[in-house]
Amino acid sequence: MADSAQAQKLVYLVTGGCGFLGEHVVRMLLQREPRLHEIRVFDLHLGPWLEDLKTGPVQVTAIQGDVTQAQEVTAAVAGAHVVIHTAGLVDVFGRASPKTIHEVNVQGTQNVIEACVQTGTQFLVYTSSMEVVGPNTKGHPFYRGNEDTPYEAIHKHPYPRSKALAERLVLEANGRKVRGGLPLVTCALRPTGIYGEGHQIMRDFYRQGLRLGGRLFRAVPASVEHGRVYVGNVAWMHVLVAREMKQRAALMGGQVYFCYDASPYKSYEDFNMEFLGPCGLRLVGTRPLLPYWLLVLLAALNALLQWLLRPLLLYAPLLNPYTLAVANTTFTVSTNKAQRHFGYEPLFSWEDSRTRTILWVKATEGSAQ
Ligand SMILES: NC(=O)C1=CN([C@@H]2O[C@H](COP(=O)(O)OP(=O)(O)OC[C@H]3O[C@@H](n4cnc5c(N)ncnc54)[C@H](O)[C@@H]3O)[C@@H](O)[C@H]2O)C=CC1
Ligand SMILES: CC(C)CCC[C@@H](C)[C@H]1CC[C@H]2[C@@H]3[C@H](O)CC4=CC(=O)CC[C@]4(C)[C@H]3CC[C@]12C
Repeated sequence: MADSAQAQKLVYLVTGGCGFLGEHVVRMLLQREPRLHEIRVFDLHLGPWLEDLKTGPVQVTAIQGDVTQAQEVTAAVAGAHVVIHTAGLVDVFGRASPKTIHEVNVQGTQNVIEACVQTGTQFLVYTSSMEVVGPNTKGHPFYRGNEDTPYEAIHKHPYPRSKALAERLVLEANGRKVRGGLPLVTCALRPTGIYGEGHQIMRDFYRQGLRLGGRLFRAVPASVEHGRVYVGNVAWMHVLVAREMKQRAALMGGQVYFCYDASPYKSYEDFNMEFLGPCGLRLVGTRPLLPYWLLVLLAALNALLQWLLRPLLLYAPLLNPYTLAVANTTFTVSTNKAQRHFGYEPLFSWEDSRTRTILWVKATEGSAQ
């Protein structure tokens, strides 16, 4: 859709642009994409912070909309050069029904693809997830794997299943002719567990630690490594892919890339302590305080309670059989595919990522010190 005269004045659409990752993508585009003319921020719930962005040189268009509504998506996509599709229902706790997760994550993605085809938008970047690969519920470790590492992916849970289906739709759409006859170019980015400013689960752990008198109790063995990546670097990868995929369509089209940076390999809890420790919390125990069989039992009990209470109230604790399995299975990536294909280098060092996250945690509400 963009001819060479227009190429210097780009219109981007970010779906889910008011979410944790989406907000970082929007801000990163404004800082690091000099050819940006307009950025459309499409979300079910618009954030008030968007107003502050409207005073700058780039036109910021806020669109309150729902990806499950095809007409709303098509109207938002029309005239955009690039779509960065981060919108999704991130739920591994049973808050939403499997049907709703499917509608938002799979049908919503199909709507985005069809909108690109109908309106002539040629470039689509999809935020997938490491969960498309694993960890699987059999507990098989994925140790420093890359995009080509064989692994038995099992998608029984609605969230990873929906992400896997959506990713497949995006990759299969690569090469489809969009309005005007040009081929659609698609890529999928697979972040591991994202952390950084705005990370709701980190905030929840912090608050829980404060309630427990500045302590958290170890539940996962320190030897289980869990892949994590800083939100600023994930956002930067999205911006770079979107920028480079036009020049390198033959190489990048239809490809998947894990999101990675220099964040250390640690267990989920030990990694969180990199931020929560300096905010005054302490992780009690060098080994899990409760035996694994008891955690399995508690997780199953939580699942049963969720099912029994569903007609009355929503009971959705962090611990359930799925989250226990994910947290207890090593899943780490080690790859340089993004560097080889489009020159990605993390924008934020581990020290920067850590400092920024600590400052954010401290600012969320007074530190425990
Ligand atoms: N948080 C994480 O650790 C990881 C997240 N991801 C993926 O990254 C993407 C963003 O995730 P987060 O920022 O963490 O989640 P988030 O929940 O903070 O952001 C998702 C955004 O999508 C919007 N949204 C949800 N349903 C919508 C609908 N029907 N129509 C329009 N907008 C809708 C929400 O309002 C929200 O602003 C998701 O696709 C998720 O699957 C992938 C790997 C790890
Ligand atoms: C008390 C329990 C034993 C520990 C609970 C921790 C869990 C809540 C989290 C452990 C691993 C997280 C997931 C992982 O980082 C991969 C993810 C990728 C996504 O695409 C979405 C989020 C998540 C599923 C993430 C969710 C929280 C954990 C299960």
